[in-house]
Amino acid sequence: MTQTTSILIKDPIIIADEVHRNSILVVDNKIEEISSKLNDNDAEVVIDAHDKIAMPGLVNTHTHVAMTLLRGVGDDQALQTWLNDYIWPREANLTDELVYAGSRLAMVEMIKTGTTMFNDMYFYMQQTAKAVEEAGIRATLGYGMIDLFDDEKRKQELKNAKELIKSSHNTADGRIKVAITPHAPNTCSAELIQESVKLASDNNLKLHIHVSETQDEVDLIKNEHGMTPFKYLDTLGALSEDTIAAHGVWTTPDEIKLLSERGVTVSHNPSSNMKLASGIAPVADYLENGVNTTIGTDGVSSNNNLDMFSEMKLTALMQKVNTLNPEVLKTRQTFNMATVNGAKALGVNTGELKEGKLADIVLVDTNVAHMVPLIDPLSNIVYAALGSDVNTLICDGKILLKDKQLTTLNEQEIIDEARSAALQL
Ligand SMILES: CSC[C@H]1O[C@@H](n2cnc3c(O)ncnc32)[C@H](O)[C@@H]1O
Ligand SMILES: [Zn+2]
Repeated sequence: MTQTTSILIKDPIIIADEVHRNSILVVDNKIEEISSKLNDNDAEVVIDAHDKIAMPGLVNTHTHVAMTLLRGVGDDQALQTWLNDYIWPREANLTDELVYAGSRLAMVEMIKTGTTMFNDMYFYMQQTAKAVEEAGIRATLGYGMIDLFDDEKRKQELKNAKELIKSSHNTADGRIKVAITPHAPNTCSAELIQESVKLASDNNLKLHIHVSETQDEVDLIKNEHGMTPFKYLDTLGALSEDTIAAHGVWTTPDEIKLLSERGVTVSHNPSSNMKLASGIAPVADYLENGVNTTIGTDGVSSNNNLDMFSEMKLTALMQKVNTLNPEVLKTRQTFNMATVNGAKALGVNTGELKEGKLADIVLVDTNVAHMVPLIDPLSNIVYAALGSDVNTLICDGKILLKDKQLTTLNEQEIIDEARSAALQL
């Protein structure tokens, strides 16, 4: 890893509260200064960024990164068939080695497309933690618990979650946090969810769960418990400022008010919701009601990539066409969903280019046809940019991508290993 302690990013267009041209000084892992008075002598490394846009690193608030190995598996299916017939039978064959290979492939893809932090739930998570530590990015990682209402299974799942806390919480210089991650209200018993809530609160951790993803899930919970999924989770004490609910597609107006009152974050996953034909989440209503709303890619086999630039654009377009109102999801709101709202959800002091924030910074090329002209740089970032326009990425003050070359990872070796791991799976 590059051992630089100070970096001057010279003259980029900066996407902050205002869009302005200035220089950024990074010292250790923080943004020390943003000003026009900085010069080359102020830092050990100087990056000429006059033809770049500097923006905060993107925050992917719901994914399963090792599912990169399942790219292309189970296209054209609804969620439950996709899980039962395509995904779960393959996941039964996962091993430490396979999860490590899939996670490493995801690190390459995320760094090269501008993601500096992600929120994950999956299996063999110590392997994902190892990949994150080596890559240099940030992550909140949870062992994905499913008990299918079985007592013995519940105890084993909680034991695995506790082991992950011990092995990985606050590791990698604080870049890795652990979260408690029961899979969903229709695959986890009430006891498992309640014990998850307690485990999260005892250890001051986030709680990350799939909720209200499909109409089938809502019907099932209503039949079983006589209420909708978020109301049901509220009776279990699972809704708080530390909760990140993935999907929230079929949320009722009453539930939206409840989420706002409880301070819950919703992670919206537009590609996955469209690909699995789950539905359209009421994102415009979430924002209107002050719900902290963020963006995720979900796993690669329901997306089929980890490019947060395309998720941003899809988020905005989907809401505009759904409401037949072009004024919903203003460009700035969509951008905030993919950056500062995600940082807030995960409780990390990043997501904005401001002095004192952690130095998670992405430099995007502007000297490419689809970024010209640059009338409104923020608009180009949300609607025109592609993940492949990311030129440089800094996370925690370290340069992980420089002129599109990874500095911490051997890209070709990782691709080759992932290819053979996918064949085994
Ligand atoms: C318990 S670890 C995570 C578990 O979730 C599966 N999964 C991936 N995407 C989704 C989704 O959109 N809804 C529900 N479950 C999903 C993943 O394959 C793992 O089994
Ligand atoms: Zn998911």
